[in-house]
Amino acid sequence: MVLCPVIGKLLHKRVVLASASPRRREILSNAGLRFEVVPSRFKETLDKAAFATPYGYAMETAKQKALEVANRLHQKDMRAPDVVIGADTIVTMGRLILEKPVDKQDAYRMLSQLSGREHSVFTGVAIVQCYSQDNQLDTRVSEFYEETMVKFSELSADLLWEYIHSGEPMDKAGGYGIQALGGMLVEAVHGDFLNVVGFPLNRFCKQLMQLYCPPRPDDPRRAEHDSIPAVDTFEDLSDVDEGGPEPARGDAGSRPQKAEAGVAGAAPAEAEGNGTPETLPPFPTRLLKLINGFKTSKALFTACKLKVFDLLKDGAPQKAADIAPKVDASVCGTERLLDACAALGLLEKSEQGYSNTEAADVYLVSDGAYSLHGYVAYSSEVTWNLFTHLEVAVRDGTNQNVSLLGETAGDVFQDVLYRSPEARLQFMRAMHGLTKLSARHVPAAFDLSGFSSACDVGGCTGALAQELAREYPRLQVTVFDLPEVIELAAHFRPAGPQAAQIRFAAGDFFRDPLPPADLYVLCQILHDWADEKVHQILGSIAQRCKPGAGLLLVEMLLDEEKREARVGLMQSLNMLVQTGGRERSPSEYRRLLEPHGFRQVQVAHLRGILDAMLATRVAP
Ligand SMILES: Cc1cn([C@H]2C[C@H](O)[C@@H](COP(=O)(O)OP(=O)(O)OP(=O)(O)O)O2)c(=O)[nH]c1=O
Repeated sequence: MVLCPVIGKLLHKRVVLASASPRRREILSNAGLRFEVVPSRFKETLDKAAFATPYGYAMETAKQKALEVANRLHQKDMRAPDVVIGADTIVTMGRLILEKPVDKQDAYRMLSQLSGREHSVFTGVAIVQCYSQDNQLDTRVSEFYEETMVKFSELSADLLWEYIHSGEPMDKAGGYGIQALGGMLVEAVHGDFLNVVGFPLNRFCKQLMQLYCPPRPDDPRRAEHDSIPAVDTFEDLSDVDEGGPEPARGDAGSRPQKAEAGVAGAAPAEAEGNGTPETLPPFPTRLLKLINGFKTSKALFTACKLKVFDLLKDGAPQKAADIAPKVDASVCGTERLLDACAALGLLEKSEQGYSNTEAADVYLVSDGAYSLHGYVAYSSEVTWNLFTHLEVAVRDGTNQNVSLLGETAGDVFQDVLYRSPEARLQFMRAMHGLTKLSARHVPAAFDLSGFSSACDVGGCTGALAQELAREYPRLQVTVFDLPEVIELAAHFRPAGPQAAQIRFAAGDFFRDPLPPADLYVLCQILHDWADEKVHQILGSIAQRCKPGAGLLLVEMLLDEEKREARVGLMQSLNMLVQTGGRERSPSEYRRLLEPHGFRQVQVAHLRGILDAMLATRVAP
């Protein structure tokens, strides 16, 4: 008997598990799947640094494991199996990716790094559908990943060695098995437990449903579930918060699958019951979601603009008729907006009325410590407008500030973003909220304790400087930015103990000498500019640097093939339309850094939306 109906659909197919993992075999056979096991011979030696995200690495390894088996079986029998499943599990902490330990010392090193801390376990899964024709193998790959957060207790060296001597760690990613003795090391698990053990069964079944049982247009169940296309809820966004899973920024799991999006290569869907193939394109749920995404954004922007979330903060639920006059809006319009916000997970709706979700209380009220209200306002009033001119930007390859100004901007910052104190403050609020949230993992991405002074070039409100000062109490940080920015930065200055470590200095990094420091920081600066200006900025930093000085770049890093980093790729379009700059991959940054003597580049893929690179200035 199988609980998941889609598993039944596979019963008459030849399914191969391309894995030697006894845990994966057990999980899948417990689920009622019938399959053969053919361990993959693919060597897990892909260059991790070439991947923008750890899960990108895990998915690619899973795919290569499965393809190796599909090709081998096809060559052997001239007939490939119908489906090959590959998986790869990794443990990550900050920029570290931990696989299976090579020996006991290695296991000890891994486990002591995990002790007392939270880490992520990613399993990448590839489902390879095989089609043989004229002795040629054709494959369609569907990939996804799942993340589970695991927190270890503080573990003594004695305990770790006792555990290692049990032999359990050696064939397991991160050097532990949560399902056996290793369970004793674990304080908390957030997410799918089986994902840690090596196979995310729940997500796998959902993926199979999409591949083998897409809802048919005349399916009555569709009216119930799909009449409103699925949309990202705000709960997904709030996962950026500590403790939640990483936001799906490069979610190849949600990369449109050929078969699902119904855009190209739609696979024949199988009719219920008689097993006869029927040529029906799958229902394009994700495509509809993309088409309608702008409505979601604008509903959120409007609710923020009307200060709905401020009104509902910490209060009792209110009905639409009570809210409407307070936000100066019609009752019928307000009711629809509130219902839409509830469906998006921004509000709770009950008999008593509407109230804020926890995420709305934290991020959408205008005065919270982690408020994104300024970022929402900027997105609604500036970015939204610019994106309506995306087509021209793409055709011409230029920013579209002319649409805001009525004339071409000479300098995007001076002429557009800082054109008035109000515009400047709006931009600074947006950047402050976003940087405060996303830069929190940056200071610990590398060991910066050897530096005593830092200069955050274009450091704006000092949001990253605050994080650096918090992590390194001996570090003195200078925030260097234009005089008109420094003037307004007082609105955002820290009051806490770090305040004494931070000073603000006014100047233009294109014209004025930079303050001295042994670590220079560029947080979301280089992405504003085309290569020529980037060389100018790096050149003036290099001039100030002695050999051994550091350069910390904080940016959204794209994957080298520019296929996976969905948020970064969207942001790169944003840079085109707003400034004419671009997002880049680690090797593109390396190529820009090297001529200025910045070498020994380390890359850290971080949780949240920003990543980091640390380079060292070498002697010319
Ligand atoms: C973290 C963790 C991992 N693991 C296992 C799952 C995987 O089998 C292994 C990670 O190594 P993988 O390389 O993903 O898999 P594998 O070498 O076992 O099998 P194959 O490459 O042939 O598919 O670690 C546990 O069993 N328990 C745990 O708690």
